[in-house]
Amino acid sequence: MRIIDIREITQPISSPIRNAYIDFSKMTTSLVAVVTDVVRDGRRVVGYGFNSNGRYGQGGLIRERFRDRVLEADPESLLDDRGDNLDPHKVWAAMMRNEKPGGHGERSVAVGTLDMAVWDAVAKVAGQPLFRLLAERAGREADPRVFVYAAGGYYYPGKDDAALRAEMRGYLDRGYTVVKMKIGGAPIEEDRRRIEAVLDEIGSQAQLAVDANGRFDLETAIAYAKMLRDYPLFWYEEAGDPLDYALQAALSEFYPRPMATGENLFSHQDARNLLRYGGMRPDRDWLQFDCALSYGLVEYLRTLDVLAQFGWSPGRCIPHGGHQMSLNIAAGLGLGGNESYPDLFQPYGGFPDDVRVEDGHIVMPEPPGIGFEGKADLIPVMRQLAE
Ligand SMILES: O=C([O-])CC(=O)C(=O)O
Ligand SMILES: [Mg+2]
Repeated sequence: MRIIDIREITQPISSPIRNAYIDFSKMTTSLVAVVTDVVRDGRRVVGYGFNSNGRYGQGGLIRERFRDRVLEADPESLLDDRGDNLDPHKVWAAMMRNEKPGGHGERSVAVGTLDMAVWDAVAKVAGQPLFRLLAERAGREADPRVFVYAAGGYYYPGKDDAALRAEMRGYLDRGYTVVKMKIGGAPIEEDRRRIEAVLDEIGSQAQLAVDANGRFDLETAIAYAKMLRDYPLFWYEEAGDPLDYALQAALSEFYPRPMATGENLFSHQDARNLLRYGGMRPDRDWLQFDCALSYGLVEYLRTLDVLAQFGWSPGRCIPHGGHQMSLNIAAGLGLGGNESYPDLFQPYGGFPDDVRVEDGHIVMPEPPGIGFEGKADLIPVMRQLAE
């Protein structure tokens, strides 16, 4: 078998929302298709992928470097030992030929997007849902039931506490037991008021996580920690700059409850530095590395190895991004769950149409691949690129 084409198109996923750092009015994503010469069930096998929100589409890098390296590689050199399927690790190595280490920039997003499509193709060629293929290769039992939480609570023009409460009520009505809102985009007393409004709305039905999107300097992060510790929060996320490990470490002296970070760390080396220097606590904190932003699952497997070396369980990982790729990794490799954005970033995020959230969990469906074919608003968009 061989890859006969790789296509990319940059699509808008814009919305009027704002977090503490950016607005999403010009947000885009790269949609990619890895076209193979394999036919399964009367249809050509095409793997699809896209990048997570928060980083923009990667058309330039994909078209100028990464696509051609794969297409120019000897097709045999990209196959697994049996020669009947792609080896994602070999495709990854082909993409990363002639790239120096460090300085990850956003090439990790370009590679992560293509890597998603490669794994989708590999699982389709194997005729398995990706999570089962991953579990089998890791010699472990898959658990199709995955914890998911509802992310939202953004700032947007004209949004008052009543609208915020109604949004959170909507998530509870759809079966979620943990909801997340943004902080750090308003003065601290206004954020306290917003938090109290949401806590009042959700009562004992759910827990609340808050996300500062890396906005705070040490002093502000500590001021917020002192305010937030008055409340039984699920987590306090990304208080300071993602690469400021000393800030994260200092914060643990002021905030005994769970914290979360990692969505803007793009390599296993950066993840290792977080565990070395960030003072993260393996008994309560959460790691949010998102493979679609950080060189894909091939790299995420290295990150999981780093976690193991540092005594962290994969169960402490709840990736950022709300995409089905991480759902498969969670179900296949025992992560603690996955983010979801029930009302945002459609049609890319979310679940196949027949999947419901019940008691804060979903059950993975069983079609081969990542599961994009089960989403009626997504698969036609993907098939426009290639089928
Ligand atoms: O607002 C964003 O950039 C998304 C984000 O941080 C999250 O989902 O945790
Ligand atoms: Mg976040």
